[in-house]
Amino acid sequence: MKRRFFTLHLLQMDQDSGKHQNGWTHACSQRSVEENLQEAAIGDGGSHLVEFSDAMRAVEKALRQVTESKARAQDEASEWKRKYEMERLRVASLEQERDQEREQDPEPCPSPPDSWGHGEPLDSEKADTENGDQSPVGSMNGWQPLHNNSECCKREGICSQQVLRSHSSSSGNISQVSDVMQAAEKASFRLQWGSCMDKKAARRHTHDVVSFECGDITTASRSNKQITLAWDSPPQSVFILSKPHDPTVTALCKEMIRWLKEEKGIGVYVEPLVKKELLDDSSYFGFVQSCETGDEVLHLHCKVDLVITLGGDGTVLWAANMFKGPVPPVVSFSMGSLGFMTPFQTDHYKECLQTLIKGPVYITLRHRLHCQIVRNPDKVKEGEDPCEPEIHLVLNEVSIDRGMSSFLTNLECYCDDIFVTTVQGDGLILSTPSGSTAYSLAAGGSMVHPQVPGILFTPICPHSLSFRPLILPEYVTIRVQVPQNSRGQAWVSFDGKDREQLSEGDALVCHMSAWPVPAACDKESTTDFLRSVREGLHWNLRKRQGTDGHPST
Ligand SMILES: NC(=O)c1ccc[n+]([C@@H]2O[C@H](COP(=O)([O-])OP(=O)(O)OC[C@H]3O[C@@H](n4cnc5c(N)ncnc54)[C@H](O)[C@@H]3O)[C@@H](O)[C@H]2O)c1
Ligand SMILES: Nc1ncnc2c1ncn2[C@@H]1O[C@H](COP(=O)(O)OP(=O)(O)OP(=O)(O)O)[C@@H](O)[C@H]1O
Repeated sequence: MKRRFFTLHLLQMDQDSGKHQNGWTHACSQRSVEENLQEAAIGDGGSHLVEFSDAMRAVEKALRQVTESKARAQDEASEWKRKYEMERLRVASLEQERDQEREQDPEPCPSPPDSWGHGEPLDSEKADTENGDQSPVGSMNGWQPLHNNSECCKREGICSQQVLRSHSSSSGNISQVSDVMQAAEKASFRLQWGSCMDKKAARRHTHDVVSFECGDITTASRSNKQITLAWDSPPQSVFILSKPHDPTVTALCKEMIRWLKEEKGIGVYVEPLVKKELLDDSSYFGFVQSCETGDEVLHLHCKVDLVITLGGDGTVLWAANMFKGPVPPVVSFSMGSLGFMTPFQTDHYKECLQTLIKGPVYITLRHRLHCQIVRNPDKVKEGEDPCEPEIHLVLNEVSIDRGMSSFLTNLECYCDDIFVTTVQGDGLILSTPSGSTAYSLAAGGSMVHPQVPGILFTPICPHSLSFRPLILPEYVTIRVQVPQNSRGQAWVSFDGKDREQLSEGDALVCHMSAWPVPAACDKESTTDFLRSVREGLHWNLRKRQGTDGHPST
């Protein structure tokens, strides 16, 4: 039998425009027209010929309209495809030009300031800035990859310069010159997909997600596989975050700072209060730097190569919350009670840090949710923006609950503007896979491996027998709205902190952020996750049955 070949067009449709619904609408209209035809043929006998011919004319007109709009949709699709191809060619030729320039220029890559990504912004970036487009999804919040993945440094994977490329924002709160100076001190690294040992596998996973060869669909990678981080140049500075008011943590922090400085020659940043504590203790710590102003915190990712956390999961959340954009690799030492996200043990911290500084190391890209509160447009003053300026990037979850109110919360939920359901209960948790073992788990949600791309939709004590938790794909935008006629108010909290009230008509909008937390693994992502599940949560611990006649163990 002759094989049939086919083409699938994958188009990135604008979710807001609803263009992706065209195909469905046409299919429905065509189906209803066919059904009308059948009904007309069966229902009408010979006595209503005039009515029947009118109906046929209407049907014919509807069919024509369907055909026309189908053609329009096909045109639109080809136009998108053409634009995509043109853009791809344009980027490829730009890359080629840059490669030629690099070949002519004997400077090794990276060479500050340009190869650190702080040179002239790309044309598209200029346009974004001029248009005032600060969207982290569309324009990546002013951050753009510098190179094509496979081309950068002529190696596979993603290198840090792709992640750390900034340009002066239109709000003017980023100083381009100081960025260049700071970034020039930073160590460069690469992320590779696949095992450190298996170079072929690493290369395979950098290719397209889906390929269509001879009509056969194959997937190269369905989610992020093992990711390794390899330093191109050794790390120069670390930022140590420690759980406050804990003498054991403070003691280890001091010891670690000394070791990093004296044995490794690595610079150290701490939070202002910790610096004060250190200086109160000894003037030796005068070399330790801290980020005093909001602007310094904003630029921290440009200065530090590694983030070290000393505490429990709360300290990891605290650290993640400090980075509102790219996050440097995070190394978490367990000094808390549970330590789900803290795989490293403090008793051999020197060996751990030595291995990490040398690399390569496995990392888990822990995705974060980008959350924003949108106030009821009817209640904001004319000319004011209903979107609150503060963006929250949560590593665990955003939860909306009934606070002190004794009424059930009523929350209307939409996924990409499609109505999902109304939550009636204590509230709702929108969790990342990393947060699936925290609050969401306590509310009955499933545990999800942190590398699985998705958003967990977990109700809190729903007053319904059938409201099971959902897991939605990572690309959706979720809107949770307090209805206008809600009896009570709702409270939203971000990783268990920063509680804010939502009144009638207010909404919370979230989607996956472009800035994950790259968390260093002790062994590798899956081993670490399963160990935490077993040892941290005692998952499925049960006394084993004995064989017949023998006692159980
Ligand atoms: N009913 C609940 O289980 C419940 C209620 C409120 C908040 N929380 C969680 O607490 C988090 C805030 O943590 P905190 O340390 O600042 O507050 P906290 O000091 O109250 O600690 C909460 C506990 O949750 C654990 N935890 C945090 N993140 C986790 C994760 N990703 N996987 C497994 N366990 C995790 C911590 O180890 C800690 O034992 C929130 O993000 C939320 O997930 C849970
Ligand atoms: N650097 C910091 N500054 C201020 N608060 C912090 C800092 N690090 C952690 N915290 C807060 O301190 C609290 C306790 O921290 P953490 O969760 O790390 O310790 P723990 O409760 O002993 O451990 P676990 O979470 O494993 O039970 C958390 O609420 C966290 O937000």
